[in-house]
Amino acid sequence: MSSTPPTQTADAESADDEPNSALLTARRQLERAAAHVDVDAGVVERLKHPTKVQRVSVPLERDDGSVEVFTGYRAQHDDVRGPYKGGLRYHPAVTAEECIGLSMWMTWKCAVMDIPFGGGKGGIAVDPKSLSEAETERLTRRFAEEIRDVVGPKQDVPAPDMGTDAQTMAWFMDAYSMQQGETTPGVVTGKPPVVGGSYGREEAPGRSTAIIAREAIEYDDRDLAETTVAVQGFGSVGANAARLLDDWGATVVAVSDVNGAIYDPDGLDTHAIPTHEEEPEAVLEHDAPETVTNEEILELEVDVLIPAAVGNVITADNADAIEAEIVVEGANGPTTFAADAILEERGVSVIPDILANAGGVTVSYFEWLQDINRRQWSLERVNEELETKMLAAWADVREQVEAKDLTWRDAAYVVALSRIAEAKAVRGLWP
Ligand SMILES: NC(=O)C1=CN([C@@H]2O[C@H](COP(=O)(O)OP(=O)(O)OC[C@H]3O[C@@H](n4cnc5c(N)ncnc54)[C@H](OP(=O)(O)O)[C@@H]3O)[C@@H](O)[C@H]2O)C=CC1
Ligand SMILES: O=C(O)CCC(=O)C(=O)O
Repeated sequence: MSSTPPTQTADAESADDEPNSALLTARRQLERAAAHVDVDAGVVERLKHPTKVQRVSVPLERDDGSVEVFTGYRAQHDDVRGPYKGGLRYHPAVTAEECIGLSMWMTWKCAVMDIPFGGGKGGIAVDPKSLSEAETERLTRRFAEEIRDVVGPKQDVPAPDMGTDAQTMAWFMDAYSMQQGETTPGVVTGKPPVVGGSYGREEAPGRSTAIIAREAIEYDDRDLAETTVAVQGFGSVGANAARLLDDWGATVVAVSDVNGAIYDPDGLDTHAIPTHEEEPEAVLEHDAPETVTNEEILELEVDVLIPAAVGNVITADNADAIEAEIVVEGANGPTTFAADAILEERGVSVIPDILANAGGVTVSYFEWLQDINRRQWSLERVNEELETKMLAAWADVREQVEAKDLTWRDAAYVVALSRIAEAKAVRGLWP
């Protein structure tokens, strides 16, 4: 079943000074950035809306024999540059509107990285921690069956996001392949390497966040060895970013999971703290001089803040209290539109999600190439090519920052929008 996007958003947008849904934030960011690009107003209008949103019921037989029905979504925003691409999120707060906003960010992210994909995002409104492994497998297989008509290696290629992982992708790929009658590894990325996954995909969004943080620190004429960092969220993105920055000489003073943060002004041993994958909700069990809340970690006196958990954590209410001079967005949409303006006014550099965490989708692209060619790249090659792509994207965005005196977010949007508008013009797609 295909559903139209929610219509209440326009009213909510005008009534709300601080939009805090991914969709409203994404639309406002687009409007603001479009003023700096020579792009047809009709194209901008079109880009405020998704091409299609799939809403499906996903029945699950629980281990006790009872049946529960969950709701799943797949939002497809724009595919002018290639198949829709983006993660699947399992989280209780997943909605159609959130998936649309996140799919818009995927369109820009793929364009900033100059990889041949458009933007998609989906998920199921479910608390993954409330499911047994067998239940998660059954739910994932049924979801794959429900959305199989709209996904495929040339159509729409899902990947992991919050609450999903390589195993989820393996089940999804298997369910799709069984119905397809042939093994189709390219239908999803982020799989285990043994079934066509790419080495380095799991660490990639954290790796790119660390690479971009390193570049931003250098751009600010700072020494990484004298830089303090706080990271909210210790999962796929946060833990990998924290560990790499720690390895490269930065002092990671605080990290958090859903229950709160640990803080050591002398620096934490990030490799000794269990990640979400190694053991969820275990950060506070690690010995550290102080614990602080997930709100307080954002306001610590550090040089670099990396929000790498959920969205909308930096808002008009706390933007004035952010002490960091550089914010690198590991999560998608951690900064609201109003908070962005306050941080800009205060001279805080906010390096946007669509650049910083784009290593995930970039290595997903490498994985898709490997699947099509039935080849496997070494971890060294993946990391080298990722480094090259990240530095190229960083340089493209930096050029716009310097040429037009833009914020990092506006500059990243300018790079993305220019590429998307050019593709639309050349293809003759209207709008
Ligand atoms: N995975 C990917 O490929 C990519 C993910 N992202 C984005 O990065 C962000 C994190 O995703 P990912 O690392 O995959 O997720 P994971 O599920 O791997 O980890 C999430 C982490 O955040 C913690 N957390 C959950 N809720 C909260 C909360 N309300 N406050 C503070 N911490 C919280 C979790 O704690 P606990 O362990 O206790 O559950 C866990 O440590 C999301 O915004 C996602 O969209 C962006 C690009 C790629
Ligand atoms: O790897 C991908 O395709 C997408 C990852 C993702 O969902 C994201 O970057 O937000």
